[in-house]
Amino acid sequence: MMKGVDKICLQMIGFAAIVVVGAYLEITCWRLVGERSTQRIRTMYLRAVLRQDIGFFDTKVSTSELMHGISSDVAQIQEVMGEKVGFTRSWKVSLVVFSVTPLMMFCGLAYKAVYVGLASKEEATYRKAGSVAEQAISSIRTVFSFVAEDHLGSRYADLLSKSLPFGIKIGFAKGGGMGVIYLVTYATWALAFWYGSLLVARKEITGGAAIACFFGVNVGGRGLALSLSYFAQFAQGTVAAGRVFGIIDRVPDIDPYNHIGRTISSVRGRIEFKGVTFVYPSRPDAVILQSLNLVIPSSKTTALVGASGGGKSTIFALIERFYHPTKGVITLDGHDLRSLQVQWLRRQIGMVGQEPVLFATSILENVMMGKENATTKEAIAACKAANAHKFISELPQGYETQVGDRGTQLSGGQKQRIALARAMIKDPKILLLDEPTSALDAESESIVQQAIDKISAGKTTIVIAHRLATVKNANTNCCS
Ligand SMILES: Nc1ncnc2c1ncn2[C@@H]1O[C@H](COP(=O)(O)OP(=O)(O)OP(=O)(O)O)[C@@H](O)[C@H]1O
Repeated sequence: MMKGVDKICLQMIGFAAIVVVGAYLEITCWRLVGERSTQRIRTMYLRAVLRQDIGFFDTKVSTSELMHGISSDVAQIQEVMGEKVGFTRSWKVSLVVFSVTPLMMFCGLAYKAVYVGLASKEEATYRKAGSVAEQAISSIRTVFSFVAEDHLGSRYADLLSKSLPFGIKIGFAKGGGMGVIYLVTYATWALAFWYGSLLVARKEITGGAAIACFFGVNVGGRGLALSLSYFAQFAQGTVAAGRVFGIIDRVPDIDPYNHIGRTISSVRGRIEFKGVTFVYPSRPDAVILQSLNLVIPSSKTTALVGASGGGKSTIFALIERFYHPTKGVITLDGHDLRSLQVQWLRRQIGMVGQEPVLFATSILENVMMGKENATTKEAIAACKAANAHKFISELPQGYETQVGDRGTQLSGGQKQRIALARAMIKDPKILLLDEPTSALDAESESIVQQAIDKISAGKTTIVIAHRLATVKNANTNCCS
């Protein structure tokens, strides 16, 4: 007998060695799959977000929800995509083996259903609270100057407290789930003992075979029980994946990735609004433009003047095809904007806003961002055109100077000239200037104005202006 035992023990050691290698390979491979897939999902997600139309950002989601998607949601998908997926295979095999499986399945699915419902509600409240925190942190100067710290702090706490009841319910559900796991485990053992003893009493099997069977059922039962505990994570992963792929699969109305539209080989730059009526998708009741007819002649400067909120910036948004007119047509050189390729159209347009938005990187990179595959030479030429080269060269690190988060390390006039250079680097046919000097003092205003006069020569330029200095240089003035 001892010889037999020795042999079996040696075999077991051999199996153990194989299992170690097998488990190592299995877990490593599944981890790799998880890591690579999440990287791909994150990239797809960001691309999909950047593809969406402005209406989507107005109405459907907030920045913090999108940030949550790319960080936490994808992390949750990764959590269940690794070795736990591998586990489901043996779990499926186990399904066939055990008679109690239907009962376990039912418990597991019921647990999953309860958990998904609660987890998604909890998530939603967390996201709302997170968005308050993010807004507060990203606009910290405004928060401080309005002494709004306490107000925002208590709003965050209020929203967070709404998730508490869901958290408690999830605790109960988890507790219940674990209870079911133990119940199922012990019930399986009892079943194995009872059935094994019955067979031994009937002399159908030997005691040894009954013990072997018991071990089999025990090990398998544990596996199944463990799988039940994974249900919660699978459930969370399913909720997160639903949200992430909802964004990835969304095809926007105005799709920059759609290359079907036409392009014009030589743009003259005449823009015409024919009976354009427009309402923002987020505010369907407020008519912003009503049957607007407007001709912007090519290669000239046109000033748009009017009351605040009159719809001047909206005209720019429509020219850039951030939105489509609700009624009427906008044409470029006689072609309906809707028939043109979105990215091609936007490449023809250089836009500078009231507050220059710079990215937290070097001056050079900020300028080069204006054009795909731009060279350093082109960037310097654009800076010279925008009267920015001199001040950049005088900085200790020149073009490599970091502008800081949102350009905080530069003056308003300097930022605006960099923004002008960024708009100029693609040599646009159309220039849209939304009160580019309104936030500047008199001295910076005159430097930026000189740069604008220089770069707008020969281009279709539309400038939104309040100040006379800007308007008097225009060839055409339109009042709203
Ligand atoms: N994304 C948006 N969603 C909903 N309504 C908007 C949106 N953007 C602007 N509006 C509304 O559209 C109207 C016109 O705004 P717009 O920015 O075009 O005016 P404006 O003439 O450029 O004003 P200002 O001179 O103050 O910059 C305003 O009532 C504004 O509240």
